[in-house]
Amino acid sequence: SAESSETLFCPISDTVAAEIFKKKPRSRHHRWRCAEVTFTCPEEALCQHWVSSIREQLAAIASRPKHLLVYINPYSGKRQGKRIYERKVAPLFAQAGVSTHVIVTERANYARDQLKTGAELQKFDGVVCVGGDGMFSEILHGLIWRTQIDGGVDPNCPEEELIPCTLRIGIIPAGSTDCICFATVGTNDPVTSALHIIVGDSQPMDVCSVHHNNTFLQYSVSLLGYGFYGDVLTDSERKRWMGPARYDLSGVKMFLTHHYYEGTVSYLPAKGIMGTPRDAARCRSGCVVCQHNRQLLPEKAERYEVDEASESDSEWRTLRGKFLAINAASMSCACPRSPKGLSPAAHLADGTTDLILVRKCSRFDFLRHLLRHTSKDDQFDLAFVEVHRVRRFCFTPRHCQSDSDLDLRENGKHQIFSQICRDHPACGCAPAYSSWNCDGEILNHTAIDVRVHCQFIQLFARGIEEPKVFEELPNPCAI
Ligand SMILES: CCCCCCCCCCCCC/C=C/[C@@H](O)[C@H](COP(=O)(O)O)NC(=O)CCCCCCCCCCCCCCC
Ligand SMILES: Nc1ncnc2c1ncn2[C@@H]1O[C@H](COP(=O)(O)OP(=O)(O)O)[C@@H](O)[C@H]1O
Ligand SMILES: [Ca+2]
Repeated sequence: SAESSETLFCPISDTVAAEIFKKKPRSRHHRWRCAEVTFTCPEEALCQHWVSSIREQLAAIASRPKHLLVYINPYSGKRQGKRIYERKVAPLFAQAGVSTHVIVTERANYARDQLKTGAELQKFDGVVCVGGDGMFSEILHGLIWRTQIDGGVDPNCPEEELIPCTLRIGIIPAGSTDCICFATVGTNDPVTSALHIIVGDSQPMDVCSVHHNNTFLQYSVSLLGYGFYGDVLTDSERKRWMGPARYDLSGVKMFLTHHYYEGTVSYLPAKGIMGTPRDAARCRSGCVVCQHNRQLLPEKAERYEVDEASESDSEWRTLRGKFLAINAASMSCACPRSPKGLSPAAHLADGTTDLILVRKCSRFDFLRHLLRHTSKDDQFDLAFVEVHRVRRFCFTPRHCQSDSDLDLRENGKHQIFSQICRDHPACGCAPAYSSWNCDGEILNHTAIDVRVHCQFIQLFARGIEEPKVFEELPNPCAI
């Protein structure tokens, strides 16, 4: 017969798929799936015309990536990264006509080092990371470093204005927490993330730079945590063989250990912005709070620097005390363990971070605080918890007297001593220091200075979408 048909690639959401196929909508929000829609027409020539013009239209969408550099960490999470990529993601990229250069990492920091110096980045439209938050952190550091070097900026100098990265980063979740993926997409699902990459979504994101004594240490996009989350991470690194469950075991252990740490936190409140950490509203796709607060930043400072004038000494506030946890959440940090996250009202791209201080309290009260991360109750509505939306903060542990003291601690006796105390809480002497958990990496300094760089990077994501009701469904062909 002259009748002809061709299958076209069309990513759609679960709800839209349900509408097309008249299936019951699935309860798993935010997951996207591929659907095939077959059009038939009486003439083969007309069919070919349809196909070629649709392909032309798709190719003309500049935001869709055509060449991607893919890094796979084969040891992330349950060690399924390679399998997940080959089975679920690569066939979609092939179907959508996206070409890839795939690299399986051979050691820690392999991807970071290659991006810093080796990789020919100009031929790619984005970098995809298959792994967890630690793997994302490698890609982030490699790309930011490379952008500064290519632009003639010294990435080590804290006073230099950094150049924002233009290459987008895609995350295929295959790690243990995958909080950056969950908080930007709403689910940890490799197929959904692959489809967001294919359709060329963009989500700007804040990045914190962490310095110690004017020396650059690390960047962070999700959690910077001292005390509880630092100790959980340190303890869990020794249990990496357990996979993602290591965090639960170390979480229970550190909860029972109940260490508190003395120190001073100074912070620069974010003034004149829209939104507070106690808002009921959430950062969602096309967030107006992020757009508004971005526009507040002075023009001279471009996208990434805060007005130096607003950083006058009088604006800084200082708090001293004994803390179970000091957490800075630059985004909600939502993840399957806590679907609303450490700071449910934090924004992905508003140029601020939520500084959460949990002061010394009883185990029972700390458990109440932790449990509220998993329920509707407000985890900040407790007398020993405070939260501030800030642009910059510094932390100094109480016992940190000098650099030489710190170096001794980090290299020598103190570290061994504090390790013994960590391992034998029964000896009764609590360690004076915790470590910073920086997006799942342990920082090797405790006294730090943190600044937020507004909308410094772009992800292949669109933020979490509000669940759509059927009346509001868009025309599936227009997606
Ligand atoms: C009692 C239940 C309490 C649940 C509290 C859950 C709060 C979870 C907030 C998690 C924020 C995660 C922020 C992201 C961190 C990641 O960058 C980072 C690296 O991820 P990667 O391995 O994929 O590379 N991940 C982490 O640092 C893991 C943090 C996980 C913390 C789990 C804490 C579990 C606490 C359990 C306490 C149980 C007390 C029970 C007492 C009987
Ligand atoms: N080939 C490799 N071998 C060992 N470690 C690696 C390799 N590639 C990356 N890493 C490191 O593994 C660590 C954990 O990676 P990540 O993807 O975050 O997994 P997880 O979510 O399970 O922690 C990161 O610090 C990363 O630098
Ligand atoms: Ca933010």
